[in-house]
Amino acid sequence: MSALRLAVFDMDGTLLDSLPDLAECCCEILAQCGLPLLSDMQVRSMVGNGVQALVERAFRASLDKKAEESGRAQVMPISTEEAVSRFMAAYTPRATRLSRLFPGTEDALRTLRAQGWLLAVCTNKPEKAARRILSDFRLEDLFAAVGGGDSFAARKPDARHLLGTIAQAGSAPERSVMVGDMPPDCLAAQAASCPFVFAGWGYGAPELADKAVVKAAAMQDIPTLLARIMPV
Ligand SMILES: O=C(O)COP(=O)(O)O
Ligand SMILES: [Mg+2]
Repeated sequence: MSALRLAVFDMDGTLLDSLPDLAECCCEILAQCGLPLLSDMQVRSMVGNGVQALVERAFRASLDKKAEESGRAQVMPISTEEAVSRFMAAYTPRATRLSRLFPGTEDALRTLRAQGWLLAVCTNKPEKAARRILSDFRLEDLFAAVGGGDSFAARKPDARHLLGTIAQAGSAPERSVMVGDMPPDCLAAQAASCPFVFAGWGYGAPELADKAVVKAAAMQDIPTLLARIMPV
């Protein structure tokens, strides 16, 4: 018998509109260092490659802003390691304070389960933070696997992250579909030979739709689209 169909979801920008909490925590760390703050819109395109990339991009943008204002070159005031650790200390306990599931998410997930799909999360966010978020929204029981950015030897765009998540969920790549909003999601799906569905409501550039088997306009459309891509 072939494996059950598996719908794998990215988290930030796909299941969860996490930008307000991510941006607030970035600003908190920048403020501690006396650096200019960034708007949610500036932080938006920095999300998707994991915490370290987010923190590095936020500091780079803020340091550039200060250099422009002061006319003097600026250097990183703390180590990247320290910045990441401060970010996680601020973010983990309050990751769902302002963040919300995108409209229709819970219904779409329950519909997929009722139609026999297994569900998994494959996020570059640390696994502990991802699990805490799912539990805060009472969604954890719906997922057969949660693959975080620190769960495997590599993370998206590396296929091993997605393949490890699929194996943990008890499915197979040829029975799996990846839904995500950013290039690392698309690249991991391609490398794992899984169809990629572009979450058009997320933080990614619209052109990413060209690399997807389909662009979904809203979470409500996901059950129908996935059934079309992978009939029973
Ligand atoms: O970049 C992150 O930390 C998480 O992003 P993702 O959930 O979109 O993979
Ligand atoms: Mg994302």
